[in-house]
Amino acid sequence: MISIKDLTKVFQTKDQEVRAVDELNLSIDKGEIFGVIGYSGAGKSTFIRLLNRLEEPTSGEIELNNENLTGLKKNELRLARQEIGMIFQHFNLLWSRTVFDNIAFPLEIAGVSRKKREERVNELIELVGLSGRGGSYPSQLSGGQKQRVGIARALANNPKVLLCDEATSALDPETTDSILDLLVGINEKLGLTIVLITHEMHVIRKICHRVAVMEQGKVVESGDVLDVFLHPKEKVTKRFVDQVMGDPDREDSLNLIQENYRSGEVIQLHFVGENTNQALISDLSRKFEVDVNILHGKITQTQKGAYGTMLVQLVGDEEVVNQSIEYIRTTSVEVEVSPNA
Ligand SMILES: Nc1ncnc2c1ncn2[C@@H]1O[C@H](COP(=O)(O)OP(=O)(O)OP(=O)(O)O)[C@@H](O)[C@H]1O
Repeated sequence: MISIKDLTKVFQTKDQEVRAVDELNLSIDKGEIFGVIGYSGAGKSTFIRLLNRLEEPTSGEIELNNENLTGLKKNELRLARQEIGMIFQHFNLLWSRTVFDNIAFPLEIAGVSRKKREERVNELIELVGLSGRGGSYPSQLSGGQKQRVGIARALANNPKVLLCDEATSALDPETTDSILDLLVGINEKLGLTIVLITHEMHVIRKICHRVAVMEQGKVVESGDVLDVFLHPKEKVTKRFVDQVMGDPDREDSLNLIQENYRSGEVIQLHFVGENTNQALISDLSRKFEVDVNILHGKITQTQKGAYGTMLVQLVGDEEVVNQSIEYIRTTSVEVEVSPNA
């Protein structure tokens, strides 16, 4: 649906040239929630602003539904932009307009009649959970409510794609979750493609189907969210996965375990899907003469299912313990013997 080829943006400042986005290639499917994560300065904001040409690319191409956005002239671009809604970290609402009039604004620009506008705005107010607040001004709303107005406004012209520029970064964790739930609901209900940028792996974990990791203007790693959680390749990706999966108690637990559980073998299991792990553990004790002691574990939910790690002690005859480890290697659960803290 969105195909990005060799997209490059070079900023020329007085004393240097900054390649904010550097020959970036990506393809984003219809109906998916695609996350781009990176640290400050990685080029995320520039990238997302290039997608609707708020920023002009230096070179490269962006195709939306086989239409080359980079080749469009100003008047053609105005129409194409109606296919692309955008929400912002600081909401960018018009402070002198009510909720209703903020949402109506893009419809006014598109020349929609007053009656149709009213119908559409009321529908959107309900969709984003702001019934009864149409007459309020932005200053009378909480951050989460302001972002709901932003979302309603972005959806007014029925876009095919919603771009989210750090849309929850200014919100507290609970409000963040409620806005992320709203985005998932909209994605499912309207089949809307969502592209978001963030520096928080929690956001990726909670709602994205696929993720790309950006560093120095380039995509250094990308894939299904679960795969990236399970097999992060790049150092930067591992640091992001640790934001969610990092376990401050793990080192202490592992040291204690290694001191206190000297018999048998301590192993770490990495698994996808909550039941996979339970099934494996009962399978092991049925098939082999080993005791399986669960010592420490962490499980997290992603949009594509659960992912977890668990420290387990296998006690029994050395040969049987080794056989059971070999058995685990034949399953979908990954095993690490004598894991490091
Ligand atoms: N208008 C501009 N002029 C010059 N350099 C710019 C401009 N906009 C961005 N840059 C530079 O491009 C690089 C990428 O910036 P960008 O804002 O896209 O990164 P980011 O990943 O979104 O980071 P942040 O989350 O901090 O905004 C940075 O080095 C930044 O200084």
